[in-house]
Amino acid sequence: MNALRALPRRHLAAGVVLLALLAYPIVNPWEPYPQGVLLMMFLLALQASSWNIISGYAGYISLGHSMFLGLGSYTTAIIALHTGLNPFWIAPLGGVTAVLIAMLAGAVVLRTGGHAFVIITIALLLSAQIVAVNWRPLTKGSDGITLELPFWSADFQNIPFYYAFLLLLVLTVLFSGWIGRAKFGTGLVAIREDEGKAASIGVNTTVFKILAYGASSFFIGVAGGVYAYYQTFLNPVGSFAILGSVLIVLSALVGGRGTLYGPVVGAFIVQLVNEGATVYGGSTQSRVLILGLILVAVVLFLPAGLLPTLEAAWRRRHPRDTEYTDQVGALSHRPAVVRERARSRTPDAEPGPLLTVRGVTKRFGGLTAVDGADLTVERGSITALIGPNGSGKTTLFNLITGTMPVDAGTVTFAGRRIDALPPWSRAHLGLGRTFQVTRLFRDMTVLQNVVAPLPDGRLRTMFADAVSGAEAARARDLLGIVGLADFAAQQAGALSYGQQKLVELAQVLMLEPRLILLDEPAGGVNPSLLGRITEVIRELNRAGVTFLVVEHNIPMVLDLCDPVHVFARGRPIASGPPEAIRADPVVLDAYLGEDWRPQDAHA
Ligand SMILES: Nc1ncnc2c1ncn2[C@@H]1O[C@H](COP(=O)(O)OP(=O)(O)OP(=O)(O)O)[C@@H](O)[C@H]1O
Repeated sequence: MNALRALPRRHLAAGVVLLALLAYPIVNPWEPYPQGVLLMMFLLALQASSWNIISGYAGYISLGHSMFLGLGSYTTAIIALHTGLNPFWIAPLGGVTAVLIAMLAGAVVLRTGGHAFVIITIALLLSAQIVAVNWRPLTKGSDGITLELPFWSADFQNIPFYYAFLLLLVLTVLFSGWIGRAKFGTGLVAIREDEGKAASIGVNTTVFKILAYGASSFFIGVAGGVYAYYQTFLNPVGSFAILGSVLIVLSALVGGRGTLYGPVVGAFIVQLVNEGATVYGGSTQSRVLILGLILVAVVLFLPAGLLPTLEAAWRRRHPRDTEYTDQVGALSHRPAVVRERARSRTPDAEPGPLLTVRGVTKRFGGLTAVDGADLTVERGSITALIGPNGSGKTTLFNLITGTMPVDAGTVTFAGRRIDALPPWSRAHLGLGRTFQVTRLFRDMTVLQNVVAPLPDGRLRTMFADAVSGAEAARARDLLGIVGLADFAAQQAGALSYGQQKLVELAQVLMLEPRLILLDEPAGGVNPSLLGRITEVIRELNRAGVTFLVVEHNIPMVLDLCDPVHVFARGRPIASGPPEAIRADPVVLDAYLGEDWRPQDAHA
């Protein structure tokens, strides 16, 4: 009973609906029509829920997803035809085919994004239709394939199909829920919100997207096999129709894409309307018109979809209490945690500097932003990089972390050349960064933001639980370090700018970094939070983390950092300890100005 009470309300509601649906054919076995309608609702719902993995979680909108239903149907029908086996038992092979095609095609088409990806998915659907028409020896072309009638007694009507589709729907929702709870799911949402940032926190965006595309096709493929048997006939035009894909997308939009139950609720509504329009609307045109009107209404009045809108209304009526950050002493009670976190990576045993940049150049058209720059960061240091606006500091950060490729030069980290590695591999080696303008995933909670980074590329890490268990406990610890533990459940976008900077620091710490690149950590932060940030940096540094800091707050730099490198026009003009830098006439002329000139020099 207690376990039931602890279950979130939406899962309880889903359980009750499931029980009712399980009981329906038993309670009312002699009504084939409503059973048929429900069965088609399950089929659409499982397709929308699968679609949600690539298009809701990861944000890559596919408008050709019904292709996987067709692929599953054809695989099953062809094997059944050649082997004489019952299509019911072959259906899982439809899922396997769908996954194989999705992952092969995905390796190519997921290199695009946005509108290009949408159009390519439609092209894939139409290509599949053309192949089915022309590969006659296998598919019988436009004549189509006829399958044997169901093997059970006609008395059972469509009840076995009803339960088969309901089972597949339940499995799809469980699978999608599992993905949403794992770090894999958090990574997909990170990709949706900011793909570049996701890569910088160790999310292998290529692998994540291909796996998500494959995962979004499996249950549709299996359902395709069952559907072929249900229809007992399939042809290319029916199996690869664009309308099927439109219904999937519409379902997710109506219910709320990116949520667990939204696509299912949306599919139930859309399929009911679709059925009603078919029965009462008369022609296909009126059906399309009604569906089009729903789409317009959703875009205008429920842009987030039904469930997120209801949830937001509920939240407005039942707001969560949040304590405000204590502005002092965040570290006093948790220094041990900071040290433990930072030490979890093997201490740097290799000799030599931690980071070496040699002759690195980056051009943007005619502008040379970084011009053959050299830079060394020693292990255990808090090194500063200062210089006038536009001198190339952020660009150098981008080149070190792999956000953009170098035009020339080398970058070596912990004894290893890294300038050809993708950003996530550099993050896995222990290179973390924060951004000048914070780039948190605004629609995620603070906790999800901190749990999102992947310190390595192992499957075990990828599929670890993100919302509870060890990873979430670590994330909460790190939030405690920066004094924001009470904000774990808040939307990240609702935090103040300074708080977002602290969350971004906690997020980077999740990578267990050896070197953290901080891009203007003091920018836009109030003095008391600034004190905390400085304290956190010092404490982490004592625990063995090296820092490279870009900052315009000179008192902070001179107090915190040693050595200091000064950049101008894309290359260093001076390097040394803070006392030497503030007395260097070249630096005073190029950057610091008269206010910093020592008194005796004035005299
Ligand atoms: N993606 C880009 N495309 C074109 N030009 C760019 C790009 N990124 C940076 N630049 C240009 O390169 C130069 C160096 O910019 P960068 O942001 O690296 O300077 P910065 O030293 O970090 O400046 P600030 O202190 O103001 O942040 C600037 O002239 C900038 O306009």
